[in-house]
Amino acid sequence: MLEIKGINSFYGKAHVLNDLSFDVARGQVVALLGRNGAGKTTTMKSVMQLVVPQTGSVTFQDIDITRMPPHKVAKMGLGYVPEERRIFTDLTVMENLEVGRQPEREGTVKWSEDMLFDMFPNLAERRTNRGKELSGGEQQMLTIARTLMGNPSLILLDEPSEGIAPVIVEEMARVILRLKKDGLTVLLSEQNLHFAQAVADRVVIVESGTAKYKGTLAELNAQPDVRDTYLSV
Ligand SMILES: Nc1ncnc2c1ncn2[C@@H]1O[C@H](COP(=O)(O)OP(=O)(O)OP(=O)(O)O)[C@@H](O)[C@H]1O
Repeated sequence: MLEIKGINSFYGKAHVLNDLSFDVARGQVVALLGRNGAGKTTTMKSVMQLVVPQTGSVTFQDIDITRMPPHKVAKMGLGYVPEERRIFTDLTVMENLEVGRQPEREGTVKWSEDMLFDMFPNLAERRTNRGKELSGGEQQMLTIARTLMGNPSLILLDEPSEGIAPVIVEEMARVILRLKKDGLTVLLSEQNLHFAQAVADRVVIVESGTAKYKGTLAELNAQPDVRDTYLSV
């Protein structure tokens, strides 16, 4: 569904992604793992064309999206949830969801507020509260819910478990598994191997902007040396 082939991305002269390649198959949850600064966020931004790769290509549903403007990439069905939460703090939960609404897309789940409130019961209870009245975890959930209002077929989640309470981390894992069940494809980035183990089908370990390891979680678990080399466990 998503193919990243040999991309090289830069910030000015800093060469951050180095011939990075990996695929995400439809319906899978793929976790990008790697230490701080490995290049996970830059990979997500390069998929969305917020950082434009200088060479290499990004293909989504057999269409080359490299150098496409980011708003067009989003319209093709890629929903991006950045690490920093992006909600409108002065708008209510309902209003935040309304802002994310996009037309229905063929072959993807059409999300309604009711479906989202069923998935995020905490938000249901707080539907008339303003964004700034929510906890960090609730704001994170609202960012995801608002992205789902755009009816994406693939969702990119940058460090969804970062900075939220352990009980909300469990909730987040449940949400990701539910999205997978509903047919969404998920690419997430994580430093937390335990979280990835709870949700991912496959992992791609990124180090210095290169994919050093690709495989299933079972394969990774059978190779503790790989884990120890590239991840802080
Ligand atoms: N806007 C920027 N300008 C210059 N360098 C940047 C910029 N953003 C990131 N970098 C550098 O690019 C490298 C990769 O950063 P990136 O944020 O993609 O890593 P990451 O794996 O997502 O790590 P983190 O967990 O810290 O988000 C790092 O060395 C970082 O310092």
